Amino acid sequence: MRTWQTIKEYSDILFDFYDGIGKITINRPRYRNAFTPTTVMQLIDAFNICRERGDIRVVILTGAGDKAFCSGGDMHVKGRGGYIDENGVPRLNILDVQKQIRTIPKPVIAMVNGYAIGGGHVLHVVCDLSIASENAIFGQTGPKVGSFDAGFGSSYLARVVGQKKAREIWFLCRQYSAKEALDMGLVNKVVPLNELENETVLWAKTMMEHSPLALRMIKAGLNAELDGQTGIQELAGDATMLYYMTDEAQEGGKAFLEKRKPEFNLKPRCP
Ligand SMILES: CC(C)(COP(=O)(O)OP(=O)(O)OC[C@H]1O[C@@H](n2cnc3c(N)ncnc32)[C@H](O)[C@@H]1OP(=O)(O)O)[C@@H](O)C(=O)NCCC(=O)NCCSC(=O)c1cc(O)c2ccccc2c1O
Repeated sequence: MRTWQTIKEYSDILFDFYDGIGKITINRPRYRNAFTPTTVMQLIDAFNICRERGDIRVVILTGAGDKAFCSGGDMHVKGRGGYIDENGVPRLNILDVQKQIRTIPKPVIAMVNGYAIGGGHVLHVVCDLSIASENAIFGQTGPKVGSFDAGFGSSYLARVVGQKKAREIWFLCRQYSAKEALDMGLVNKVVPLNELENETVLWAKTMMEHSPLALRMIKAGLNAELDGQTGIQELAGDATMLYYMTDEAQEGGKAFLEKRKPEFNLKPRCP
């Protein structure tokens, strides 16, 4: 049994730390962990903290209770133009969380402890890895309830399960068991519910034994292949970060400040 320490308190999510892992839990079990714009604002804040904190090496995203990971947008606040926030503004700000999950330079594991439905299903899809409990159920509902996610929720899903299966998932709005999800490559592993956190932490710990920079570059490279200019920007930004760590890059800035010609003929130079 591990003791999680609270990083920050919110109304709609829990945010905890244990041994290099940041755990973000959507905490609205009464509504199968559906998210409102407020929930999403809090998720954005927590993911920002995960990005900034060097002692957080892996992020786990999950839902409270034993029934749902997340059931998507809260239908009670669905209005014209989006989900209505406390000031009456319609928002689809979960799209920002999807981008955060893809661009945070650390592995994000979806710990799927029940229903992953609608926008909640998309959340697990965009995570780097998904570990599911045996009671987990997966599916999209959009065309049944007046919604759709034609972004990562469709295109990246198709990269994961293939075009035919992605179209089946969206067009028919069926629900799939954890076993079916495993068989179609939608999740990485299925375990009994009471083993879910142990297994997820084990995967996190295994990754934490490996080079963080190597994992960061792999994630950026895998994203870049799919994300067009935005993905290339992420990968290129990482390349710049590494370049700034070299004597060659340091010499450029130093020479400018010292008002002299830079000496770029430095060793070693790889073929
Ligand atoms: C998730 C379920 C399959 C669970 O079924 P179950 O039988 O276990 O439980 P109940 O149906 O009885 O639910 C218990 C309780 O929770 C309430 N609830 C469940 N889900 C939601 C929800 N999403 N919003 C609000 N409330 C919810 C339910 O009403 C019950 O309350 P009672 O008062 O009756 O006790 C099943 O609940 C289910 O199918 N839920 C709906 C799933 C759904 O359609 N979600 C929305 C999809 S659209 C979406 O998520 C979405 C959001 C975005 O922000 C987008 C942004 C940009 C593009 C696309 C977006 C998008 O598609």
